[in-house]
Amino acid sequence: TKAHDYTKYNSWATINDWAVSISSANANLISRQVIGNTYEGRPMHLLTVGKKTGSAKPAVFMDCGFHAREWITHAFCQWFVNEAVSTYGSDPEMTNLLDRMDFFVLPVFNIDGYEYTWTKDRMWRKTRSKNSGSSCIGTDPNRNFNAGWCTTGASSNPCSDTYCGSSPESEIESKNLANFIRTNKSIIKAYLTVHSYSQLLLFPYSYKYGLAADHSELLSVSQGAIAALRTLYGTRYTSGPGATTIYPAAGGSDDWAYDLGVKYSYTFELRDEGRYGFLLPESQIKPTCEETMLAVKYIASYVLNNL
Ligand SMILES: NCCCCC[C@@H](C[SeH])C(=O)O
Ligand SMILES: [Zn+2]
Ligand SMILES: [Zn+2]
Repeated sequence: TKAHDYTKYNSWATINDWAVSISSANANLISRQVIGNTYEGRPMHLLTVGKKTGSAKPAVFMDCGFHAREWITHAFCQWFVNEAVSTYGSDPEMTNLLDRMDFFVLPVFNIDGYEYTWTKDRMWRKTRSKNSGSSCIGTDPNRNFNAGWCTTGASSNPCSDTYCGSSPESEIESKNLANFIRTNKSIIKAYLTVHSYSQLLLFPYSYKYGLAADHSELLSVSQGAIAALRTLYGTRYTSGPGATTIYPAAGGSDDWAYDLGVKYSYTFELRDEGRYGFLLPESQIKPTCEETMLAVKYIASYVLNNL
């Protein structure tokens, strides 16, 4: 497999090897577990990043690669893990975060779809599961969670790119993630799901126009996060509830996590605003990841200070 490079888009085989090597090279800060397999049988590796204290710490759960074509997101999760272990001990904020919290990082949620974008169709979005009664493949995993499931901004047509699936958590990938979060919900204080593109920081709800109970707090934290992001290169983000800030969309993992009780639940839409879209050039991986680090650290620090 090709050598891993944080400033390039890496294939799943390379990411998989990277996960093994970075966790064994930083055994004091990273542990690795499989939370289940994908439809095509690939193991979903979850990295737990944080100082090992032997006791459960409050945690942030972050996933990347929900949608296969959103390659900058896979790159960000890899960047985050490396930045965390590389700046532990030197960056006071990151050191504090890793001493007192854990980050559950799922670098690639939709592995089957990601592989498919490398081999067959760069613009693929969905999972790669077979839909009974249809020749069309895949479900949109971000319409597949039990949160207003399939009521708005989703399609019940298996051939649609926003197909909600045959039922909530019909996708094994969704089931694996939901099971992990349900099992660990007492320690998971924040859920971050990283998508692209549009430069947005979204929070519940997307399945209805009604404001979340924690709307004002979620809004103010998001405003602080995008202000922090903007300090590096001036990149402008917009934040707000999904339904009014992007579009109504039911079945999202963020809405589901929020209704489960994970208060700080956010969806990132990374660079850009459409010039390159999903085909963001590799030259933008570093700046995109560096600025996004600031937003993620802002949110995590806020959560830690408001436990
Ligand atoms: N839970 C819905 C959050 C808003 C929509 C996010 C975008 C990411 Se590509 C989508 O899933 O269409
Ligand atoms: Zn997406
Ligand atoms: Zn998107």
